[in-house]
Amino acid sequence: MNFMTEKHDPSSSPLDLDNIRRTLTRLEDTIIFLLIERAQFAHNPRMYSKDGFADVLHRDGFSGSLLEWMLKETETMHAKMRRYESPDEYPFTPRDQLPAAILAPLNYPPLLVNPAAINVNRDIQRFYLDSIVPAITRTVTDRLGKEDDDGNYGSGCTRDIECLQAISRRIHCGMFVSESKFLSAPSSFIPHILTPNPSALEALITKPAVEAALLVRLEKKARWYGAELGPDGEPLVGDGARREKVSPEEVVRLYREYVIPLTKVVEVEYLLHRLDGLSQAEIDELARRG
Ligand SMILES: C=C(O[C@@H]1C=C(C(=O)O)C=C[C@H]1O)C(=O)O
Repeated sequence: MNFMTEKHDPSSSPLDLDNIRRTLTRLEDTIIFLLIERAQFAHNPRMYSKDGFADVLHRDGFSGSLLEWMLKETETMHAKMRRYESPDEYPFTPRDQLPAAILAPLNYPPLLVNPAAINVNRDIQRFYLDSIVPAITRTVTDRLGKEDDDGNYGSGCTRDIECLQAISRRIHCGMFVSESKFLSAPSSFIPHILTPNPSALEALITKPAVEAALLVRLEKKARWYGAELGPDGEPLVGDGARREKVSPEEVVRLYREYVIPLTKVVEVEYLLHRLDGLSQAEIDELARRG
C-alpha cells in the first residue's frame, strides 16, 4: 500500500504536504514494530558476510551475502508484481537485474519529475547493517552468551528486508515532500537549481520544528509500543520491562542520525534534477507561479 492510494483526506491532493506528513507519521509505527520484530533474533553477522554462505550461494550462481541473495530473490518476485513501478518504491537490487512485471501497469498520476536518478538504498543498507542491527539485537545476543548467532538466518533476513523496505519508502518519500515544497514556491528554489546550491536548497527544505516534534513523538511511541504491560495495564518499569524490545533511544537515534538526514539528501537531490529537460519557457512559467 502506498500513499498514492491511502485516503487520509480524499478531498486533498497526494502532493498536499500535510497528507504526505501523515504518511510519514504512519510509517513511524511500521518501522518501530518491524524493528521490534527483528530484535527478537540475534545479530547473526554471518548473514551479512560475503563468505557467510558462499558454498551454498555459489551453487545458486550468486556471489554475495545471504541477505543480498534473499533481497534479490524477494525483489525479483515483487518486481513481477509491479512493486517498483510505484513511484514510492525503490529496489535495493539494481533495476537491470530485476524482471519485467507480469501484471499490467497501474496508471499512477505523474506527480514526480525526473525521480529515476535517485536511489539511496546503498546508504540505507550500510547504516542499517553497520549501526542499527548490532544495537537492537544486543539483548538477545547477550542472553545467548555466545558469538551473537542463534541460527535464525531465514527469520533474521526476512525481518531485515521488511525493515529495509519500510525505511527506504520513508526516506524516498522525501521526493514527494520536495515536489510539494517546490510547487508551493518555485521561484524560491529555481535560482539554486539553475546555479546548483545544495546548501541553499537544504536550508529551504529544512523545518526544525517538524523534526523536533517528530523526535518527541517517536520516543513516546517507541516507549509504549515496546513496553511490557503489568496486570494493571500500565507499562512495567525496570529490568523485566522491555525484554528483547528496541530501546526508545535507539529508535530516536535511527531517525536523528540517519533517517532524517538521508531524507533531506533525497529532497535536495530531487530538487537538483527538478528542472532537467524543461525548456526556458517552462521554467519561466514555473517562476511566474510565485
Ligand atoms: C520531510 C520533511 O522535510 C524535512 C525532513 C524531515 C524528516 O525527515 O522528518 C522533517 C522536516 C524537514 O526538515 C518535512 O518538511 O516534513
